[in-house]
Amino acid sequence: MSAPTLQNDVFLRALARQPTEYTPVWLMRQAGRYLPEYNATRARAGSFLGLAKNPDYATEVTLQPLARFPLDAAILFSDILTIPDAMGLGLSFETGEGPRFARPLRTEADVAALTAPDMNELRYVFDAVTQIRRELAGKVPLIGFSGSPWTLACYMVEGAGSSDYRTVKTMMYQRPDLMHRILEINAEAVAVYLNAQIQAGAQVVMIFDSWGGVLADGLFQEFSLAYTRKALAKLIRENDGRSVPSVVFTKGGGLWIDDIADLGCDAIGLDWTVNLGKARERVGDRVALQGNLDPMTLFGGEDRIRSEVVRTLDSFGNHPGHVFNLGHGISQFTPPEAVVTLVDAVHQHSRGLRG
Ligand SMILES: Cc1c2[nH]c(c1CCC(=O)O)Cc1[nH]c(c(CCC(=O)O)c1C)Cc1[nH]c(c(CCC(=O)O)c1C)Cc1[nH]c(c(C)c1CCC(=O)O)C2
Repeated sequence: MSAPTLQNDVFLRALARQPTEYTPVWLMRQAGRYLPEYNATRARAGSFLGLAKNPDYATEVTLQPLARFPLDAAILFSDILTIPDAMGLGLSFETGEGPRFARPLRTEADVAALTAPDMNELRYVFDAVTQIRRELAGKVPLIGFSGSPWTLACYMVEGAGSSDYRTVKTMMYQRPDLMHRILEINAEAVAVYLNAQIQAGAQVVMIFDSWGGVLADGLFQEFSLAYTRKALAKLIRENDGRSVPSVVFTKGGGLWIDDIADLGCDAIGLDWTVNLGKARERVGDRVALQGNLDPMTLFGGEDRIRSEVVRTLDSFGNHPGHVFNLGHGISQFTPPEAVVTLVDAVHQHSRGLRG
């Protein structure tokens, strides 16, 4: 089956650092609890995992934000923790508590027993990608994603979110050999997983290194960056006659953008602590930049949202290679009207900049 023509390729052209008539925009966690229709589908599915593991529901919620807002990309509805779940760690989400693993990796024996996941266990993800592509019918490109090897390891060792990363850092400092083994397996799993998403129809892939920024300089390069590089090196670069760009988002990674730009990715996702203009000067034309409005700006009211969008766009300047996004996921308490304002302001002001 040949895919329908892409009607809006502004996002792909911005990632390729080609000129665009306006700055494309999508939002991390654009499908989620701030949308009443998401909460309604989630209630029908019974739970977050019930939603994510059912391709019909995953397709429905992926498309929900696109029905409301003129976004320039869709992102697969899933979670980064599908990989460790498929490795047998036993993922659950307690209401209001975030993710939890029944069998975290704590001992040498746990780590020795760890193996790459069987991709058949993740078929629901690839089925969702194929179904979303079909229902998008070329409206906008679809982003597939994975956690970074390090960020996945944080959850696999901690067994849940953490405020200080004490358990995972204890293993890293005391038994770096165990940590390297986990990361090696994760890097391979991330590559195979993303390649299967690409083959199922993902047109862009993004790696979320959400907890890279908790590492010390030097250890970030050794325990996070090196394994993201290994995963990226194994990715399929072209599918269906088009190149498949990759985006690496390291929360708190602003001080390492030179290292990240040399990874071999096409774009870097930035949080709101970074000045986009200065970042662009540092990376030159090695990569595009994606970001980086503080998600809490969306609580500032219409005028403030517009002025912060203008400030962000102006800081990047009128150059190719910017994809507008938040600096992290949208808050579940965000009023949807704030997103209407945001998307309109990005499109309107960036068109003006081109003129
Ligand atoms: C660290 C991380 C996770 N998941 C993810 C990351 C990396 C990005 C980041 O740094 O935020 C990635 C993710 N999770 C989800 C998406 C969907 C795609 C999108 O719209 O961007 C993506 C890209 C859905 C989700 N993943 C989750 C939800 C909320 C679940 C619900 O409906 O109850 C959604 C919409 C659950 C989840 N999943 C995770 C946590 C910590 C939680 C609980 C968060 C919370 O309670 O706010 C792990």
